[in-house]
Amino acid sequence: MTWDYKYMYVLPLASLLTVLIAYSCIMMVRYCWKRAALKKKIKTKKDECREALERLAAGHQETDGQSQKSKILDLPMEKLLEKLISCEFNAVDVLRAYQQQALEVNTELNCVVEPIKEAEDLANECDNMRNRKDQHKRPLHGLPVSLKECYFLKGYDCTAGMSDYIGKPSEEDAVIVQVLRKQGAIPFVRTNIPQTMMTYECSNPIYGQTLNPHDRTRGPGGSSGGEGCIIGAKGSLLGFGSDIGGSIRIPCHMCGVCGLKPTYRRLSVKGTHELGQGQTLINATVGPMAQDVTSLVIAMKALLCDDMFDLDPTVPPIPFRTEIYEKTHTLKIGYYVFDGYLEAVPACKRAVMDAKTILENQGHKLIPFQVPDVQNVFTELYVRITFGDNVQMLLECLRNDIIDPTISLAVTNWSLPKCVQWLMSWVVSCVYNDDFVGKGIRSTCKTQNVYDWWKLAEKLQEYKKKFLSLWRSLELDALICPGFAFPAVPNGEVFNVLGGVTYTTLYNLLDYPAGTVPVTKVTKEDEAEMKDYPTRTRYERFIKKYFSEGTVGLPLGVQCVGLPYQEELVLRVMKMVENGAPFTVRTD
Ligand SMILES: CCCCCCCCCCCCCCCCCCCCCC(=O)NCCO
Repeated sequence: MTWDYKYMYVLPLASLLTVLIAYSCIMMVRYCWKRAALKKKIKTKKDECREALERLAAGHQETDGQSQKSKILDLPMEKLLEKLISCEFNAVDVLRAYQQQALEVNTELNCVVEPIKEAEDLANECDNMRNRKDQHKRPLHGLPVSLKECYFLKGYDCTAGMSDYIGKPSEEDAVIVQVLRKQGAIPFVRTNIPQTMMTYECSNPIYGQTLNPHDRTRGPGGSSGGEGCIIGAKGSLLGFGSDIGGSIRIPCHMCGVCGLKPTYRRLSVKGTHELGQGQTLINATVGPMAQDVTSLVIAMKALLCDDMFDLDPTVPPIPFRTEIYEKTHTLKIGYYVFDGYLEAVPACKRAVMDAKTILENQGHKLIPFQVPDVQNVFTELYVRITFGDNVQMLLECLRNDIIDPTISLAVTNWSLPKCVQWLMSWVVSCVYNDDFVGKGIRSTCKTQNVYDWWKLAEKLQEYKKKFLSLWRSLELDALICPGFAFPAVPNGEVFNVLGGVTYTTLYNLLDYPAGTVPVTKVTKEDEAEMKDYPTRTRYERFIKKYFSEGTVGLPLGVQCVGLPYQEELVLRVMKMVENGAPFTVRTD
């Protein structure tokens, strides 16, 4: 037999092919195995949370029949606190009433992630204090409060909707939680968030999707969507969220509740889960959310205390300045209904005009205000800074995760090579007839080095200066503007209307305190006016589609804004708007 030279390559080629096939098979098996393990991990976590909720519900069936429940639930927070402090109500009864209510609303709305099991012990401790009468020194004595899942709580996982953080319980409570407890509050439930918390659709693969309490086909907003939902559904009187782009204010606007995003560091941010804490030009803040403005004031007064200043010395020791909140002098307030990028829908514009009338009727002077350069500021500063690591950190956290459909398009885009993203961005700009997403994509791949970063920091300072001198030249005390560009968005559709965020991100970028207060609801007339809403860009077309019908009755808020560290003044303006507003959650 003779060797045929034409076969001399066959053996090595066959071997190479076999190795490649074997390698692919191993990788495939590894991937499937990892995926199955991940699904199991998520399922186990889900089951644990569900079982904890079921145990709580079962416990309530055994101890049911408390007569005071409706009396408790009918009281606004201020009145309930009076009764708790005077011992007319037991902390345990109040806790049980709110646990039951939270469980009840949760069955339909999926706003609660898990109950906090230490709540019962804390309530008992409160009731045992009775004889010592110490409760008078504790402004939140016996008050159940809800917490966004991103707050560290000793012994509990803090995932921000990402499975990588399952099974890594926090070692310590967030400073806010420690102070709340010292002031007598009882954290009783943890609430839902979007995966990564960098969007306002409240959905993630671990805890699922939260619905809007006013319309189950729509979302509550986010990222503090679970908080907005539970407070809007009256399952909690006071809760705490976080905000780097609108995450407190958007759900407040969409769920008809009040919330305050303070100046960065007015409240301690120590002990909250944030992506990219090394990014220090635009910072996430934490803040209270509640059914009325008075509750926000009570919460701020309670938190701005020596305990907070001791536990976190980076918080400026400025207690709540009641004198500013209670002042009655006439204010000069700027207003706008359009920020210069995306037209707010007629209902949201009317909400601002209603608030303007309310304030004018109370003797204040309202003057028009024009936001300088908003779209450029959003793409060239906000996106470039908050995604300044070219989205690396976010992708790293999601590397081994199941991606929620609400953010999958963005994540897929960000996972592509930068040059492809760059090309895509131009295509997207043309297809959308809008530079928002295109420029947004380019902005997430632009920052290359420290020089770029310093330039960005400089530009941010320049914009802050420009905005402040405009404010000063008009001699403004405060500003009012749309709570958002539109009301609650149909489930699963937030990505199509992402552009609305310029209304809220501006005040994170400027680091001005801003609060949202409900003013009115969408009317038939507002909806009819949608016929004239522009349809030039893709966002505008989606907005017209989502808000031309099925929106009547949805809540609408306005944002009230002040200069840095003027939270008390912002709350005063919010309170004045609330006083004159035809719609508040409680009286509705
Ligand atoms: C074919 C389409 C490809 C799509 C590619 C998507 C790229 C996305 C463009 C970039 C835009 C960036 C948008 C940023 C939106 C910010 C939203 C802020 C929501 C609230 C966040 C918040 O406050 N979180 C609280 C954290 O504590």
